[in-house]
Amino acid sequence: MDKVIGFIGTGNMGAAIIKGLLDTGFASPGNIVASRRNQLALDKLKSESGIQTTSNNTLVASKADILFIAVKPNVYESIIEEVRTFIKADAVIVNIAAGKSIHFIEDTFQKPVKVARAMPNTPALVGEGMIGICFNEEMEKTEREYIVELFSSIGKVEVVAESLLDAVVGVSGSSPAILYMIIEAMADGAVKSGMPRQQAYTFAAQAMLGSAKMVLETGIHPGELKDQVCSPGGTTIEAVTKAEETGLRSSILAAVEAAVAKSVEMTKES
Ligand SMILES: NC(=O)C1=CN([C@@H]2O[C@H](COP(=O)(O)OP(=O)(O)OC[C@H]3O[C@@H](n4cnc5c(N)ncnc54)[C@H](O)[C@@H]3O)[C@@H](O)[C@H]2O)C=CC1
Ligand SMILES: O=C(O)[C@@H]1CCC=N1
Repeated sequence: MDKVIGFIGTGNMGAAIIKGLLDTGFASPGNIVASRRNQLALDKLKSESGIQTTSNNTLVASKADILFIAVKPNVYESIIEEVRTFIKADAVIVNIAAGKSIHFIEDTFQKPVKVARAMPNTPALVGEGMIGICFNEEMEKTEREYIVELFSSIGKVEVVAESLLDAVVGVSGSSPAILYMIIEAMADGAVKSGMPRQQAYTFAAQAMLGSAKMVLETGIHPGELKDQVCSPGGTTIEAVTKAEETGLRSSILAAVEAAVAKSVEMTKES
């Protein structure tokens, strides 16, 4: 029998994972049950996706073999307290929150639970997520494999030590926001040169997509790929010079570091 995948919270991230799971065929609508606070949003999700929806979190918890807790970190504790006595004995809890450790989840459930801690990102919506994941000792090998398979249907998955999850927050969890800012800025540059805005987004986003694929598929060092674009005395070296002068690399490095630092701080506070 197919596993029931439950979601408490279907906001940006929960909805992206649900859509990814359905689009890729990993799960069928009948195998997904989800709750959230906003009834109108819940009705819309049900009519668009065909999944089962309810405003009752404990109902989701009691049905789920795999239970995603996809609410903001500040409501994690109260959600766990609400559902802790309702979960199935062998349920796998999937924690996707920034700054919530496996230890925090185990402690809040007040009993042994199977925990997968994952850090996904919103490109999961289009099957291009990047997911860092780790597990607690309670998780059997086959259960770990199932969770990796589940996330693989919505992106690329790497199993990492829990100590690396703060770095994952910075490099792939939060970084799409920075990448969208870069796409916006690149498009602004093209608009300034007369290109219509929508067309500029297409050119900028496809350039980013293609460059990312070059790194992933050729295995060539990013520095060498950059050098291949720079003709001597040409246009690109002018762009590279300006980017260096205006601190592009240090700005992005600092932005990633700031997200990592916030994740560390949130983990300490929980
Ligand atoms: N947005 C992102 O790019 C990423 C978010 N995350 C993590 O995912 C989690 C969710 O983030 P978002 O989806 O961005 O937040 P969001 O605010 O878009 O969604 C939160 C969801 O929780 C629901 N909710 C709130 N209180 C509830 C309650 N008492 N009972 C049932 N549902 C309730 C809301 O109705 C909403 O559907 C966070 O813990 C965040 O750290 C992880 C990776 C990336
Ligand atoms: O901003 C946040 O806290 C979440 C975690 C990673 C991406 N969004």
